[in-house]
Amino acid sequence: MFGYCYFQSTLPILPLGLCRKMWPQIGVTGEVFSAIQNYLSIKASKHAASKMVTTGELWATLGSVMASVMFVSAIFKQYFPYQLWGYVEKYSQKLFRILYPYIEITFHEFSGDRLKRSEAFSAIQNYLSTTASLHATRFKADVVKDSQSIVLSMDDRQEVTDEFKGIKVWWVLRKNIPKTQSFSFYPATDEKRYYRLTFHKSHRELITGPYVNHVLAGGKAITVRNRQRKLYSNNPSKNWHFWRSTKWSHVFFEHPATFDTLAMETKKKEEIKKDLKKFSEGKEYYEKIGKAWKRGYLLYGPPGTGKSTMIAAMANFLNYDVYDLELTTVQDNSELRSLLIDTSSKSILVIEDIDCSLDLTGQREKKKEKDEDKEEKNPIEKKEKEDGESKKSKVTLSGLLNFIDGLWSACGGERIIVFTTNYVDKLDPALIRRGRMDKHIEMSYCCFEAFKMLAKNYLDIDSHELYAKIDIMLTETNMTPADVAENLMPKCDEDDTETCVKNLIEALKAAKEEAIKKAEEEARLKAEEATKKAEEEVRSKAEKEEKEKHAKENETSSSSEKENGSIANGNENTSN
Ligand SMILES: Nc1ncnc2c1ncn2[C@@H]1O[C@H](COP(=O)(O)OP(=O)(O)OP(=O)(O)O)[C@@H](O)[C@H]1O
Ligand SMILES: [Mg+2]
Repeated sequence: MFGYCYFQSTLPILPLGLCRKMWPQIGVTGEVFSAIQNYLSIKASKHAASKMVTTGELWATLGSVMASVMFVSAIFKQYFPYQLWGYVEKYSQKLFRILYPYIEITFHEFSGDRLKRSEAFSAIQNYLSTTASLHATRFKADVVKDSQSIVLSMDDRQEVTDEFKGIKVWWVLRKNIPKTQSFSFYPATDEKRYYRLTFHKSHRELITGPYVNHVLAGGKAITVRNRQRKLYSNNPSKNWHFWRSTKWSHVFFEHPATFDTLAMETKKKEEIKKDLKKFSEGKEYYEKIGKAWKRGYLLYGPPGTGKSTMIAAMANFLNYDVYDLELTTVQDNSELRSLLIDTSSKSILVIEDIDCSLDLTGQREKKKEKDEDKEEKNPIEKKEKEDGESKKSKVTLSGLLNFIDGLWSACGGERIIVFTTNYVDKLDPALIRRGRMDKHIEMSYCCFEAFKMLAKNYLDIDSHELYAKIDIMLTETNMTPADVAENLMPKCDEDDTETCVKNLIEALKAAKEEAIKKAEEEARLKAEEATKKAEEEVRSKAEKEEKEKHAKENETSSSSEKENGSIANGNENTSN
C-alpha cells in the first residue's frame, strides 16, 4: 500500500526528467520547453498533493490504533493480578494454536557449529530449484556444466508452495543476521540461512516422514544430475574469516585425462581400475569390517611418469571432486583437521610431493634447534627469523598421521587420499604403512606397451615398421612417458606420423648416447676418486712410516747420548 502510494506520488515527476532530456533533442525551442515544464509542474504538484493527503490519513489512523493498543495493554498490565499471568500466557498460546494451526520446521545451512554445510540444505535447495521455477517470481541463477545450462534457485525471502498428495506446504528461504554493534564492510559474514517449511498440523505424519524424504531424495538426484566436479585448493587460514570466504576455493575440474589415455601396462591399469570400483561400491563392506570408508594411494616414481595424470584419471573414472592440499600453507594440526572436515564425500584428497611438503621428521627439527642455539645472533636477525618461523607450518608428522588414519578421518566417508612422491625412500615408514597408504603404485619409465598407447593417442596408429626398433631402444634407455609424449606430438601442420616416430627414435638415440656419456663420466669420476683415495692411502702410509722412522732415530740418538753421558760421568768419578 505504502509502496503504491509512493509510486503514485512520484509518477508525475518522472516524465519531467525525461522531457528535459528528450525535447531538446527533437528540436523544441527553449521557450516552448519552459512553458510545458511549468504546466506539467502545476499538474504534478496537484496530483501529488492529493495523494499525500491519502498517505497522511493512513498514518494518522495507524497512529491512533497503535496508541489505543498501547493504552489498553498498559491498563491491563497495571490492574490484572500478577498470579494470573501464567494462565493468560497458557491460554493465549492455546488460542494462538487454534488461530494458527500450522507447524514450522527449519533446515539450517550449517550443522555442527558451522563446521559442515548441511547436505539436507543443499538437497532442499536443489529440489526447490525445480518447484520454485513454477511458482516463484524472484530467482538466483547458477550456471552449471560447461555453461550449458542454468539452475534457478529461490531468492532470499521468496516463498513458494508445493503440493504432496493433495496437501499444500509452504517453503521460504530466510536468513538470520546477527545483531552486531560494530560497523563492517562485509555485513553478511555471519548470516545464517535456513529454509522454513510450513504445513497444517493435521498432516504432521505425512509431511515429516514421506514428504521430507521425497524432497531430500529428489534434491540429491538433481545434485547428481547437475554435478560439475570441482578442483579445490586450500585457502591460507588468515583468510578463512573474510566475507563469504571458505577454507577451500575451487574451480571446475576439467582435466581430460582418463585411464584410456594413461600410458601404462594394461594389467596394472586394469588392477587399479578394479580396485577403485570395488572401493566406490564398498559402503556395506567397509561398515561390515568396521573400517572408515576411505582408501590411501601412494604414487611414486621419477618426474614425468604420470602421477598427476593418474590422479586426474582416477577422478574422472570415479566422478569424484579433487581436493589439492598444499600442506605448507596449513599452520597447525587443528587447521589440518578443520580442512579435512570441510571436504565433501566422493572426493580425492591429494598431497603432491609429500617428501618436499614439510620437514616431517622430529629428529631433524631437534638437530636444527641445537645448531641454532650455538649461533650467536644479533637482535634484528633474530626477530626476522622469529617472524619467519611464526609463519611456517607447524604441522607435525603425528598430526598428518592422525589426519589420514585417526578418528576424524572417518568424517564424511567415500574418500580417497593420494600422496605423490619422487623419492619413496625419504618417507617415514609410518606415513606409508598399509592402512594409511593401502596401495603403492610405482609409476615407471615408459615401456613398449605404454609407448603403443601414447602412439595410439597422439598419432592414431596401432603399428609401424619402426615399432620393433623402438621396442629395443626403450629397453636400453630410460625415457619418461612425458618425454615420449612430447616427441610424438606433431609440432606443426607439416609433421606427419613418419616425422613424429622418427623424432622419437632420434630422441631415444640422443638419450641413449647421453646415458652412455653420463655413465662414462660417472665411471671416470669414480675411477678418479678411487685413484685419489689410493694415492692418499699411499701418501699417508709413507708419512706414517717416515714419522715412525723419525721417532725411532730420535729414540736411538737420545739413548746413545744418555749412554755417552753416563760413561763420561764414570770417567770423571774414577779420575777424582
Ligand atoms: N603415463 C602417462 N600417460 C599419459 N601421459 C603421460 C604419462 N606420464 C606423463 N604423461 C604426460 O606428461 C605430462 C607430465 O605428467 P605428470 O604431470 O602426470 O607427471 P608427474 O609424474 O606428476 O611429474 P612430477 O613428479 O614432476 O609431478 C602430462 O601432461 C602428460 O601429458
Ligand atoms: Mg605431478
